[in-house]
Amino acid sequence: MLIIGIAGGTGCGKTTVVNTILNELPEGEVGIISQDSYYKDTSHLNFDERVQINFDHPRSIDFELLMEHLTILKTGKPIDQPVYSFVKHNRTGDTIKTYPRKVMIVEGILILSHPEIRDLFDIKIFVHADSDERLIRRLKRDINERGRNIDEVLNRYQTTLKPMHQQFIEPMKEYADIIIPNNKYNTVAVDIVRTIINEKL
Ligand SMILES: Nc1ncnc2c1ncn2[C@@H]1O[C@H](COP(=O)(O)OP(=O)(O)O)[C@@H](O)[C@H]1O
Ligand SMILES: Nc1ccn([C@@H]2O[C@H](COP(=O)(O)O)[C@@H](O)[C@H]2O)c(=O)n1
Repeated sequence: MLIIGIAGGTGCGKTTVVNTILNELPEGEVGIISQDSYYKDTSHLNFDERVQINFDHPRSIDFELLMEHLTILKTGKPIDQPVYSFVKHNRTGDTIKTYPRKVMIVEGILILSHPEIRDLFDIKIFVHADSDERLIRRLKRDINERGRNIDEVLNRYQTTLKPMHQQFIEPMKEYADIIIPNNKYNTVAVDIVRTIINEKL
């Protein structure tokens, strides 16, 4: 199994890059694990308490479960990937049966910040977009798709997202094998990654 880790700040285009890579590959050959599925279960908190969580700090992620799941997939067994709701700020209670594939892509803002998980990746990719570009994309996406308003997004950006990005995400570029510049759609880089994957299939 080839495991590819794709990191980068919020709005840099990780999900879009992954979907573009998958578009022209045979269906079912590549598996996806999203770090967002591994936000910790916060059922013990009420909604107002959940809103206060710093979702850009590594402690918000259940890395133990992610590590356990990746280890199980490497042994050839399926896992039950939790489903996360950005609207409820919590897991939904549902899971998606995720089967091991020849190539597994793990994507998320903080996946390169955890040394043991980082070591599991055969290829480490960092997607870069400038912070103003990422903020514009984040504003549009969170308002259109994640039920947020402009004040919420900007307040989270200033109080937690920006400092956490500088502390935990940007320094991870150092560990990347490939850095994809993604201020504009980067079809060349996506084609290169797809070629690497195709060789493995
Ligand atoms: N290269 C790009 N140029 C312009 N918009 C982009 C680009 N890549 C992604 N987007 C848009 O930005 C938003 C965030 O992209 P997404 O892939 O969800 O980022 P991430 O998964 O890194 O948070 C989406 O609305 C997406 O359509
Ligand atoms: N309940 C939550 C959980 C996370 N976030 C934000 O999501 C971002 C990570 O996801 P991307 O798809 O953008 O990589 C992260 O920056 C968190 O602030 C949230 O808004 N609500």
